[in-house]
Amino acid sequence: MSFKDIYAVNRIRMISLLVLEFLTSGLIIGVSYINTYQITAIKNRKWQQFIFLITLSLILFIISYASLNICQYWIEKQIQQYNHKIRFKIVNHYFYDNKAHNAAEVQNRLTNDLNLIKDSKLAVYTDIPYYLAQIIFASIGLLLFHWSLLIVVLILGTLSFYLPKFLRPAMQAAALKLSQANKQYLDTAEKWLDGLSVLQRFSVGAQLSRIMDNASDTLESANIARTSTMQGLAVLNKATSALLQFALLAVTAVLVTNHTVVFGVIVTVESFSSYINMSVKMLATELGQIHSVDSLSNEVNADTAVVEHIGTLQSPASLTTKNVSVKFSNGKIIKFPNLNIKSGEKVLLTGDSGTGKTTLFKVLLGKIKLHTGTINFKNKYGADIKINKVKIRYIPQDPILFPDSIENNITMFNSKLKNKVLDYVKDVSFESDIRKMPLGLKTKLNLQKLNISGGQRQKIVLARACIHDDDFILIDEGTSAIDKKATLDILKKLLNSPYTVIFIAHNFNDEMYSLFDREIHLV
Ligand SMILES: Nc1ncnc2c1ncn2[C@@H]1O[C@H](COP(=O)(O)OP(=O)(O)OP(=O)(O)O)[C@@H](O)[C@H]1O
Repeated sequence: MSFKDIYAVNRIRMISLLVLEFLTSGLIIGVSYINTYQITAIKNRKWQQFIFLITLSLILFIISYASLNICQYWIEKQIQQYNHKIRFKIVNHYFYDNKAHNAAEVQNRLTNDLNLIKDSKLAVYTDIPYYLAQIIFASIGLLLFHWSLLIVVLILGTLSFYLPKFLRPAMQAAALKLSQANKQYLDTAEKWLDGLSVLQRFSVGAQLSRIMDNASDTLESANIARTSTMQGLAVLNKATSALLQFALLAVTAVLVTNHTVVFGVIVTVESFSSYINMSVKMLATELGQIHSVDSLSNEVNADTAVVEHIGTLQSPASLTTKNVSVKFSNGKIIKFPNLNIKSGEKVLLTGDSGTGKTTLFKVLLGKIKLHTGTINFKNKYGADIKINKVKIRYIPQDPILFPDSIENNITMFNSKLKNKVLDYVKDVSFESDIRKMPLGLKTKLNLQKLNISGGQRQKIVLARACIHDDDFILIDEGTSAIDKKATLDILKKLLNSPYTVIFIAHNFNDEMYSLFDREIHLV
């Protein structure tokens, strides 16, 4: 996220923007320069010259005002187009990097972090030629009046430019802290506000307020800490600029008294000095601001990196594991028995709550790293498949659906599967439910209002898993919300297929048990 990147979005627009900023700034200084002779014309009572100069100033002022607005519009357009590309890259990166990302982390990256970088860095780049031009043109103006004025400006200007560098590390740390606090706040909000209706039902508003209050406190402190570091920088800048202004006026007073410069210079030097002052101050502050988000920009850059494509994924048919165990960050270790699941086998995985059934699925899906042991997958022809190329259909305990039609939720937007949807809807005993919906398969799911039941949700993801025709399916309590009769019908269809199936279930009756080839019981 550097100048080069934002420049590359539209080179011609960016060059025009920088040139226009530079020239506009020069124009503003030109108006001030004309002021010198306006004041002198008043003193010498040359009214015609005064009217000519004031009209000229007015026209130049209107032109500069218009071009500043054009610059503002262009930079916003450039940044928005750039952010659009960055968001696309970040989403792609998170999609392909095969790591677990929580929603708050992704939201924070896509909104707060990009806004912070926009305000502190991207929107600031084009100010640099503007302020540089003010320093250059105002310095030339001062030099045209008298060299001593320029010397005063150079000495104090250099001082006010270098002083803020001392505060740079503190500003960087404050920006990173703010991003982390934002992330934590969004995370807490997502986890607690998701269950708002439950909290309301149990009347635990005070608990919610306390938790949100704590999270908000951290965010507030991070914001205040960043603002106070910025204020420190501003105070330092103000002190140096006051010194510059005082020294300039003192020297001008001496020059006017000695008749070395015309009378009008006393007014112009004041505005030149404040232009230089403000420009040096703004340059120093903005350069500090640009660097304050360096670490954050590096993090965002890393999240935009193109993830190497791992090639075509393959569906395994059989699997063996040896001495597999996992270790959680809290030190807890779970050891699993050795597995040998044959192609087409239908296995029921049981065990008391907390024995590690879901964890075993996560291990097979590559979502949790192995602490010890090996896993070996083979395709239906008996050839090994590398672990990072394995494609397993997985139905988690909580069905994941998208705010789109039932049909698209089943086909997962693969239009080639559309004509098969009805067959699979029948297989999972979903046909009669669909018939009752006025829009049938085209019914849009409303995830907030939950316009379908828990059992219907499970039927959709079951149909999704089967229609995609993979050889290996893991189902984690995938029929827990479906009535017994429909569950039995679904199991009969599913367990009569050629797929290899591992099914976690509690409370299956004997008839259901008997449909499986065998049971693996975790202890
Ligand atoms: N990220 C984690 N950090 C620490 N412990 C964890 C983590 N994830 C799971 N565990 C622990 O691992 C154990 C196994 O959890 P798992 O969800 O696999 O159980 P399960 O057999 O599927 O239970 P259930 O039948 O209730 O769904 C539990 O004791 C759980 O607390």
